[in-house]
Amino acid sequence: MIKRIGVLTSGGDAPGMNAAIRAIVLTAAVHNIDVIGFHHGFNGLLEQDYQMLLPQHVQHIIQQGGTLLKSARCKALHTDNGAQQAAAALHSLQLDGLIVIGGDGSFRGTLAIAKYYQGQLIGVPGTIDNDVDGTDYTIGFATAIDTALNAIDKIRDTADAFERIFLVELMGRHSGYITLSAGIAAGAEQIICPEFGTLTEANLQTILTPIQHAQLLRGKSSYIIVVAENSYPGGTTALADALSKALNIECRACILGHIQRGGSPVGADRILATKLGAYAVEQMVNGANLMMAGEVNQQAVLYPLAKTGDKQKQIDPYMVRWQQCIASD
Ligand SMILES: Nc1ncnc2c1ncn2[C@@H]1O[C@H](COP(=O)(O)OP(=O)(O)O)[C@@H](O)[C@H]1O
Ligand SMILES: O=P(O)(O)OC[C@H]1O[C@](O)(COP(=O)(O)O)[C@@H](O)[C@@H]1O
Repeated sequence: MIKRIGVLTSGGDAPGMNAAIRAIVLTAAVHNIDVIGFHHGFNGLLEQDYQMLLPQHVQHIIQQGGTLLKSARCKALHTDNGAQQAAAALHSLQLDGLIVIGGDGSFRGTLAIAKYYQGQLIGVPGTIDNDVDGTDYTIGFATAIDTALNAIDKIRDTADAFERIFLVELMGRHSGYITLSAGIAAGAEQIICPEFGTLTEANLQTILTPIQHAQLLRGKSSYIIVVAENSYPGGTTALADALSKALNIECRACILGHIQRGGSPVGADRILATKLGAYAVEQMVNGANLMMAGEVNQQAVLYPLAKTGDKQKQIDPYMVRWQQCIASD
């Protein structure tokens, strides 16, 4: 019988985390479950920094970006001592379970706590990177794509006006999901992401050839290359400099950065967050433990937390082929 649970948001914040918190609190209320919200990710758990979350606290937050509980990374949890301390806090607050909204890193942290905690642990996937196995989409990804698109469309206007080459850097530490999706939707001429192989000065020609080909075909015109972060030694500005030198044309870099994490969640993220937040509570009531509440083919599903970071999720190979064979001309 579950009477009291905790919730926290951890890792990179993502639009829709508030919608997930709201769904968790509202669903828990129906089951007469009290909810405690920990502040600043796992840090709030270690420091016992928390607040009671009642339905009135989550009113009108569905449309808000960020997270009302704040998010953070927590170094201490990487130690065994930190995991023990987190489990002890959950026991001392008499929590029957904890719901962690975050990415695969946060789920690894959750599993570390599981070694010392007797209650139930459930994950809800929230990260703009969409790099979590076991769910088609993570909360925040759809909004991040729209935010990136909005910016790239504006860059296209100025790139067209000056007939310039622009490199737009998008987020995604280990995954090209944001870059491939936003690049396709923006009609970018080239897309560079980790899944396409390592790019260095030595194989720069792979980028130069399609640019030179396009120049022959269309003459001087705007050309947008969407680049995932960490794709080139020295970063996207260094890549723009290298291209400028090789082509003898000024290439401009635009680093979109954290703007991709902010803003009001789009409808798809609000719906996904509401569904997964509610499902997480219901499945916890049904006895689920060490599982992530994900969505596959529009169906809410449980997936083992231990497998969420296996990096089996591939970016769409069909769109990769299409981009590489057709769109770059
Ligand atoms: N291997 C691990 N062991 C214990 N805790 C971890 C581990 N990996 C990540 N965490 C915890 O989860 C937090 C968030 O992880 P991170 O990878 O930064 O973000 P995300 O959850 O979005 O992938 C980390 O700051 C840390 O507290
Ligand atoms: O905000 P920080 O600490 O600079 O982290 C930036 C990273 O966080 C993200 O925005 C989200 O990553 P996580 O969800 O895995 O934390 C990445 O795309 C980016 O590389």
